[in-house]
Amino acid sequence: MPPIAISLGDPAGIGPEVLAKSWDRRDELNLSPFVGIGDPRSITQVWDGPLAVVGDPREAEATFDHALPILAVPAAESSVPGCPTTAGAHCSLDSLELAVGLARSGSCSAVVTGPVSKEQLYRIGFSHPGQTEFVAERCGVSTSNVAMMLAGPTLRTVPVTTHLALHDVFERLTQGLIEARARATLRGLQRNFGIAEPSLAVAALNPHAGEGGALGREEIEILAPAIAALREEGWNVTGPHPADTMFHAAARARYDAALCMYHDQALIPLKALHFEDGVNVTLGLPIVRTSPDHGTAFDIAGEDRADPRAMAAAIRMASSMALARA
Ligand SMILES: NC(=O)C1=CN([C@@H]2O[C@H](COP(=O)(O)OP(=O)(O)OC[C@H]3O[C@@H](n4cnc5c(N)ncnc54)[C@H](O)[C@@H]3O)[C@@H](O)[C@H]2O)C=CC1
Ligand SMILES: NCC(=O)COP(=O)(O)O
Repeated sequence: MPPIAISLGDPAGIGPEVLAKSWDRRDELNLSPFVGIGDPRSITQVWDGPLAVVGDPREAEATFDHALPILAVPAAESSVPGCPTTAGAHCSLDSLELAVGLARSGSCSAVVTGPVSKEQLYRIGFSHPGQTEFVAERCGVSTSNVAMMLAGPTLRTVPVTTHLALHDVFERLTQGLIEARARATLRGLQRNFGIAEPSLAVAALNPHAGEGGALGREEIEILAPAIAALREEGWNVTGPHPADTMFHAAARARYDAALCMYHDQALIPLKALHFEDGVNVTLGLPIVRTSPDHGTAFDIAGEDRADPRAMAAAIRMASSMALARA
């Protein structure tokens, strides 16, 4: 299997450090060969291990045992850990673009994306809400037909709406979008997680699932019809469930994934339970794409405090999904 392409993310964030630490612990963490894509200087600033700049992913496998292979995407100027710049944002975007291209061409078996700063990307004109939508577009898939799943050992969640202001959620939330995300999630559970008959629990938008319409009508007018349509197609879908009682241990045992209505509804429970090893995986793509659940952590970049376990979990998940597709 070709190596996994790992874009470093923002060079001033902790992406380079968690990548290097994952390579350091590659045997202990059971990681298959990977190649970093980004500015080599962002790694040497925070790590003094052996680095091998390669010209092609094929060289990475031979190098991997004794040095961390990297395909160089130099930033216009060297970054300082913890100090994001527009040059760094351009570098993170170019690295992402190259990593996706390598996976699409088959030169790499999967993409793991390091954390980018959306704020910095938006500043340089990035018009996608996040990397999920960018990768979907590069793969020719409608952004409605992919699902951003956050996966940990005891919980998987999917937000229907992703990166947008909370006050825009109500307008964006439609029966069609809920159904599309649900289908992408259910098919992804079958294809990528080997669950033949997946069960999906749909979270309500309003407190107490709207109290029969007194606290909001979305459950009656949008969610219930979406759930009914999905059940008619034969899917095991339940809800809308009051979101506050969906995530305790006994409730989590009743479903394979929770479909949530907005970003924080999905990510708060996941990060509360599994911040250390949570993986963000995009379902519905022709390629495999995963990412650690955390962000750039500019506040600790360059301090040797970044925990590589979520990156390692993202690499392991990408590798097992790519192997299943090979
Ligand atoms: N996959 C991606 O590209 C993601 C990118 N982001 C971006 O990251 C930026 C910062 O977002 P925040 O909300 O501050 O989240 P964050 O995850 O970067 O940081 C939150 C807190 O967790 C700590 N932390 C994060 N990862 C850690 C690790 N591996 N080891 C030890 N401590 C860790 C940080 O030091 C900070 O105190 C934003 O611009 C956002 O767009 C956020 C989430 C995912
Ligand atoms: N909060 C999740 C996140 O920011 C990751 O999004 P994406 O860049 O992978 O779309």
